[in-house]
Amino acid sequence: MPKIILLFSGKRKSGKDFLTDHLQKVLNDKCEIIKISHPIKSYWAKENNLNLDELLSASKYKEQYRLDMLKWSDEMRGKDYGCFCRAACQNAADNTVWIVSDIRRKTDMKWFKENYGPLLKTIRITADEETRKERGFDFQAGIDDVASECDLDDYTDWDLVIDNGRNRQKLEDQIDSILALLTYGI
Ligand SMILES: Nc1ncnc2c1ncn2[C@@H]1O[C@H](COP(=O)(O)OP(=O)(O)O)[C@@H](O)[C@H]1O
Ligand SMILES: C[C@@](O)(CCOP(=O)(O)OP(=O)(O)O)CC(=O)O
Repeated sequence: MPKIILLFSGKRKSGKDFLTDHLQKVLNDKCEIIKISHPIKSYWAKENNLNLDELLSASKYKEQYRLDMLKWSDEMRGKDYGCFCRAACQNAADNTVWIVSDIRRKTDMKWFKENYGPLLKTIRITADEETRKERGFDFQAGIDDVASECDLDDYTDWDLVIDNGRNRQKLEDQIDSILALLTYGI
C-alpha cells in the first residue's frame, strides 16, 4: 500500500504536470508519479506506431491524437470504469507517496475512493483561460466540452485548490501548500 495518495485534477494547460513534476523533485524517492493516461498512451503508441515520449510530453504531438485516445478510452471505461486507474497503479511502489497527476472523471474519484479511501487527498489546479491559452490551450469541441475535461467541474470537496494562473503564488508556496497535506511522516 502507498503511504498517502495525492489526486490532482485540472483542465489542460492548468499545470498538472508542471506542479506534480516539481513536487516530485522535492519529495525525491519518497514519491512516485502515476498517470492514468499512461496506459492509454502506451496502448495507443504501440497500436499506431507512435512516439510514446512525445505523447507523454506537453507537445503539440499529443494533441493530434487526443480525440482518438479519448474516444477509445471512454469505450474501455464503459466496460470497466477502473481499468486505466488499476493499470496505472499496478506497478507503483509500496510505502511511498503516490502522486496521481491526472484524475478527470467522477469514476476516477470513485475508483480511488473504493480502493484507497482513507489514504486520499484531492487537489484541484485552476488557471484562467488566458493563461492556459498562453500555454497552448485552444478550445476544441469534443474535447473541452466533454467528460474528459469537465466531469469534475462540479466537484467541490477538494482538500486543496491551487490557483496556477495569472494570480498564482510563488512556486515554493504552491508546493508548500501541497506538502501541508502530507500529515504522515514521510
Ligand atoms: N506555474 C507555471 N510557471 C511557468 N510555466 C508553467 C506553470 N504552470 C505550467 N506551466 C507551463 O505550461 C505548460 C502546460 O503545463 P502542463 O503542466 O503541461 O499542463 P497540464 O498537465 O495541466 O496540461 C507547460 O509548458 C508548463 O511548463
Ligand atoms: C486521452 C487522455 O488520457 C489524454 C490525456 O493526456 P494528458 O493527461 O497528457 O493531458 P493534459 O495534461 O490535460 O494536457 C484524456 C482522457 O480523457 O483520458
